[in-house]
Amino acid sequence: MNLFDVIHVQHQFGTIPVLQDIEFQIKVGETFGIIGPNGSGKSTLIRTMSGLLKPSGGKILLNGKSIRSYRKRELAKIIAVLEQEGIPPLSFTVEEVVAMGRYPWLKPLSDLSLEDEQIVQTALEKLGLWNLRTKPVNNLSGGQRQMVSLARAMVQQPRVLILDEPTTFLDIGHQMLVMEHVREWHQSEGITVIMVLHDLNLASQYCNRLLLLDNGHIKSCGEVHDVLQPATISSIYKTEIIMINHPVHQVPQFLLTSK
Ligand SMILES: Nc1ncnc2c1ncn2[C@@H]1O[C@H](COP(=O)(O)OP(=O)(O)OP(=O)(O)O)[C@@H](O)[C@H]1O
Repeated sequence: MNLFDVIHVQHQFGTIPVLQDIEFQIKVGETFGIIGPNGSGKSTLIRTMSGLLKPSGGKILLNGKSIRSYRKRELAKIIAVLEQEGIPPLSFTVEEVVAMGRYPWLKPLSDLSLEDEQIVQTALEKLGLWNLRTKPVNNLSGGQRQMVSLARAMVQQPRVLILDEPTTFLDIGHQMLVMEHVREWHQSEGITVIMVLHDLNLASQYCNRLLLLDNGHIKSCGEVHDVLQPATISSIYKTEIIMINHPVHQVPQFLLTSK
C-alpha cells in the first residue's frame, strides 16, 4: 500500500485555480522533493497533504484512508510539519518550544513524563541546542530557530516529516546541517520525508524522487535524473542554466550563467 495517494487534487483560491488535476503516490521511506517556480503551488500542495487545507476537489489518502478522516491528534502522531517561517518569534524558551512537540502523545491535561523529558533532552543534545535550552526563542538567529523547529518535529516522533523550504534564509553551513540531520533521521528511523525545495542542487542530492510543478500542473514526477532535464528546467524557470554531473555524488547539478 502507498503511504500517500494524491488523487485528482485540485484547488482554487476564490476563482483562481492553483492546483489542477494533481495525481501521484509516495511510498513509505521515500525522500520526496517538490520543486517548481515561485507561485507554482508547492506550499498549497503540501498544506493539503498535511491536512491543513481541504482541497477544492479530489482526495488525499494517507495509508489508504482519507486524510480528512484523521483526528488532529492522530494525524500529529503520524505527520510533523516544518512550515516555511520555522517557528514564530515567541518568548517561550527553546526547551519549552521543543517540548510542545510531545503534545500529541500526552494524555489530556497531563505534564511531560520522565520519558518525555528524556526524549526532549536527547533532541536538544542531538541538534546542538542543549546550551541554548533556557534562552527565549525570540533571541535566536534564523538558523538556530530552524534547528529548534526541527527538534520540536523530532520529539513528535512522526512517521512522516513534511518540510516547506527548510533551507530558506540559511547560510550554506546551516543548510547542510539541516539537510544532514534530516537525512540521518530518515536513515536511522526510516521516516518518510517530503520537502519543498527551491535549491535544485540540494533537491538532486537529498531526494530519491522529485515532483516538478509548473503553474499548478505536474510537469514531471519520477527519478531525479528524469525530472531534472536541463531543457525542461531552463524553460520552466525561464533562465539559462548549465547542467553538470556532481563529481562526488554523480547527480545533476545546475550552474547559473550571467548574461
Ligand atoms: N491563502 C491564499 N489566498 C489566496 N491565494 C493564495 C493563498 N495562498 C496561496 N495563494 C496563491 O496560490 C498560488 C500558489 O501559491 P503557493 O504558495 O502554493 O506557491 P509556491 O509554489 O509554494 O510559491 P513559493 O515558491 O513562492 O513559496 C500563488 O499564486 C499564491 O498567490
